[in-house]
Amino acid sequence: MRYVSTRGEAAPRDFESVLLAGLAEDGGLFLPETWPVLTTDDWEELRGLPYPALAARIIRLFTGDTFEEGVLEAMCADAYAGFTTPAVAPLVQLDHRRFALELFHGPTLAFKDFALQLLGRMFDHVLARRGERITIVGATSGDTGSAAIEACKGRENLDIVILHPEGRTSAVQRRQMTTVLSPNVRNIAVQGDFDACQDLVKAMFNDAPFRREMNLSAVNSINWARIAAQIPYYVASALALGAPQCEIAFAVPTGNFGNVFAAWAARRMGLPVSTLIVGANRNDILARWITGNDMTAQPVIPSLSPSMDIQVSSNFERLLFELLGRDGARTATAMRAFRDTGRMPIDESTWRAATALFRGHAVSDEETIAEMRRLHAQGYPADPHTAAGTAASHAAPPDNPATPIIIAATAHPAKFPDAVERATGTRPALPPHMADLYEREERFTVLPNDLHAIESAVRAHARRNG
Ligand SMILES: Cc1ncc(COP(=O)(O)O)c(C=O)c1O
Ligand SMILES: N[C@@H](CCOP(=O)(O)O)C(=O)O
Repeated sequence: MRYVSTRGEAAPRDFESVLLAGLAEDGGLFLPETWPVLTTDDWEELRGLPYPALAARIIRLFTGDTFEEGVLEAMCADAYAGFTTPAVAPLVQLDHRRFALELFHGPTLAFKDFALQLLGRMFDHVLARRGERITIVGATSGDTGSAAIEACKGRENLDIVILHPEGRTSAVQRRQMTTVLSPNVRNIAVQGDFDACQDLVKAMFNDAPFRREMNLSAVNSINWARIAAQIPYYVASALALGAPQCEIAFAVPTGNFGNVFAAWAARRMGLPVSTLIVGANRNDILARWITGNDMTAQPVIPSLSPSMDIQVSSNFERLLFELLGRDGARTATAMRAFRDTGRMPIDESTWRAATALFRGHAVSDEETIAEMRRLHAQGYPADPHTAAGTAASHAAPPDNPATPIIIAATAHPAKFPDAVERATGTRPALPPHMADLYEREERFTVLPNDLHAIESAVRAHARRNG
C-alpha cells in the first residue's frame, strides 16, 4: 500500500513514512494510492469479530508491511483493553431508526481515543525499531489534545507539544491536558482560535528546516493513520445493524471533517452507506457548502460545542481531491485560493456529485440545548456535540425513511458539565479515574499567535528532553 499527496507533488510513500511524516512536504494530505475494496463475503467475515480483531483486520489493509504478523493485532487488543465497556463502541437505540454509536468509553472520554491509543503504540514500535526520536506538534479545540497527551505521555522516543485556543475549551477539556505533568508533554494556550492553532501547526510543517531539525510528526487527523483507525467503528456498527444487506446512514458532528471522512472511506471500501449527514454548530461553513455550495470562511465563534468551533476543516481537502478526480494540481489551486481569499469556488457539477451523498445542517446553541433536553427526557444523556449530530439527523435525514441512522456520539457528557446543566438542570459527575481533576496541578504557557514564539517553545521543549 502506497500513499499519494492531495497536492500531487510529494513522492508516493509507504504507511510507516506517512505515519511519521503527518503532512506531505508539498503541504497536502496523504491518501492511499488505491482504495482497498471489500466484497460482501469479506464484510460477512468481519461481522461478529470482537472490536479489536475487526479493527486490526481493517487497519491492516492500510499498513502494508509496517507491522510484522501479530503485532498490529496485539496493539489493537492492548489499545482497546483500557476502554470501560467490552463492546468498545456500543450502539444504543434512540428511536425506531436512530442509534447512538458511543465513541466515548476510552480514557479521555471522546472518539479521539480510538485512533490515538493506537497511534501512541504505533509510534513507539516504529521509533524503537528505527532508533529515532520525534517531536509531535498538535492543535486541539479540546479533545484531540487530551487523547494525544494520554497516549503519548511518558513515551521514551517522543516529545509532544499541544496548542489549544486560550479560554475556548471547556474547563474539563483544558484540565485533562494541562494536569498531565510528564516531562515529555508541553501545553501551550495560544491567544487565538482553533484555526489559528491549526495554521501554526501546518506552518511548522511547511518550515522545512524546522521540520527537519525537530523531526516533526502529527497527531491531528491530517495524519492518515488517524483516519485509518477511525474507519473500523463505522464498519462494526453498520454490520451490527445488518449491512451489507441493507443501507445505512451516518450522522456525524463535524469540525475538522476527519471523522466523517473516515465514514466516507468506509463507503469507498464498499460499505453500503446511503447518506452522510454533517452536523455543524454555528461555525457552519461545511453545512453552507453542502446546502448551497458556499464555502466561505468566517471568523470562528465560540459555541456550546467547542470542539467543533472550526472554520477551516483540514480533511475537506481529502474529499476535494477525490471529487476532482484525484487531480493534485487542481486541488492545490483550490486550496491556495481558499487560503488567499477565504473562498473556495467549487464548480456546480462537482458540488452536485457530493450532495448526492452528503446532507448538512447547522445546529444553533438554542437547538443544541433543546435537543439535549429532549434526549435527556427520553433517558439518553448526550453531550452537546452528539446532540448536534442527532439534531442534524432529524433536520436532514436520508431520503429513504426505512434507512437506519447511526449517530456518532463523539464525547461523554461529563466533559461539558455547564452545557449539560443548562439543558437538563443536572451536573454530570466525572468518572472515577478523573474524580480529582479539579484538585490536580495545572501547567501550561500562554503564547501569542506567532510562529516564531511557538517554534522557539517547541525547540526548547525538545532540547530539554532530547
Ligand atoms: C466531541 C467532538 N465531536 C465532534 C468533533 C468533530 O470531529 P471532526 O473534527 O473529525 O470533524 C470533535 C473534534 O474533532 C470532537 O472533539
Ligand atoms: N475537534 C478537534 C480538532 C482537531 O481535530 P483533529 O481530528 O484533526 O485532531 C479537537 O478536539 O481537538
